[in-house]
Amino acid sequence: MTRTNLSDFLNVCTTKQGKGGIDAAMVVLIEAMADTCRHISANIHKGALAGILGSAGTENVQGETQKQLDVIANDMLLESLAQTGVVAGMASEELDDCSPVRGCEDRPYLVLFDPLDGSSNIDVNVSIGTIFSVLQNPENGLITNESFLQAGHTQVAAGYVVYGPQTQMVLTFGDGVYGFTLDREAAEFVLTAERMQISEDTKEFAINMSNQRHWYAPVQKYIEELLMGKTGPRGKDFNMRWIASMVADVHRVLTRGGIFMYPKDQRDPSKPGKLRLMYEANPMSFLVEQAGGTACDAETRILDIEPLDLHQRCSVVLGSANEVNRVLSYHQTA
Ligand SMILES: O=P(O)(O)OC[C@H]1O[C@](O)(COP(=O)(O)O)[C@@H](O)[C@@H]1O
Ligand SMILES: [Mg+2]
Ligand SMILES: [Mg+2]
Repeated sequence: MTRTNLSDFLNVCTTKQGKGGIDAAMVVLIEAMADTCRHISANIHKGALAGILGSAGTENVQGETQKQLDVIANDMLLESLAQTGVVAGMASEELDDCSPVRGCEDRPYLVLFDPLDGSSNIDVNVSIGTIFSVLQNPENGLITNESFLQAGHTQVAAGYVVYGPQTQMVLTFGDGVYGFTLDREAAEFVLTAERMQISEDTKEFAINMSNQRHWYAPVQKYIEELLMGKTGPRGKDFNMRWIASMVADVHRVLTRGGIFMYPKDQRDPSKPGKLRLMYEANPMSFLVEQAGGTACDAETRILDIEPLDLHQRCSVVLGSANEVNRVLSYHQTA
């Protein structure tokens, strides 16, 4: 079997015209992202031995307590991407405002990231990840928060790295989804999954059931029907999984199908869901659509949402198309 590493794959992408084609600057960006995530993975792997577990004793802009690893991963990504020579600015879950690379406003790309997704799982040694989204720099002068407020369908690349039993990077440039597994000894990511596909149908769902009493009626109805199994209106039994790291839950959906939901609920009407549009929902939706799945906020396609704020939240329903469309239809007829 011939071995294709990430660099080989990226080189092939530079020869493609149009869909899925990338330029030399994108190669540099993705190589830097992969290399930094490899180092983040090495830190995670050491855990308590590296003294990186536990709280950092600070809060981010969303009022969430930051873990040490949230801060470490964020700093590593900020530093390495600024040094690429191709990134004009970055925005992160862990920063109130964007971080422009001073004096480099004419560089071609902007990157948004969730440096450490699934923070509540760090200290209990359960899969976590890094999510990223790459946008074209509008190149109209200074880099401000507004420069990043582009709808998800304009993304030129998106991906995540899952730090699980294996460390894997999953990537799209708009022409299919590719998965790479980290070979620690060789210090490189190797292509292990080509054109990942999400089945149209599934018997597996992911939702945090502890929020059930807060859900709106269409979500109540949908989940109730799944729980009724073979003897209910769906006529089949469904299984449930909830890892509480979006990266790990979406990785499962990309690998063996399923539906993932974090719907808005009645707790705080000012918060339309828990997950963040720009660095969680958008990149994951790009990947899911590229793998033949569907991603919506229960009313509209996530990639068509016009963002108003860097840290805006949204409902997320994504995965196997027939299930996501059913959830959409229950909202339309409500
Ligand atoms: O603890 P809950 O409410 O089930 O939420 C889990 C969700 O929150 C998140 O952890 C949010 O991500 P962060 O850890 O980056 O804040 C998602 O990854 C996950 O799907
Ligand atoms: Mg997250
Ligand atoms: Mg995070």
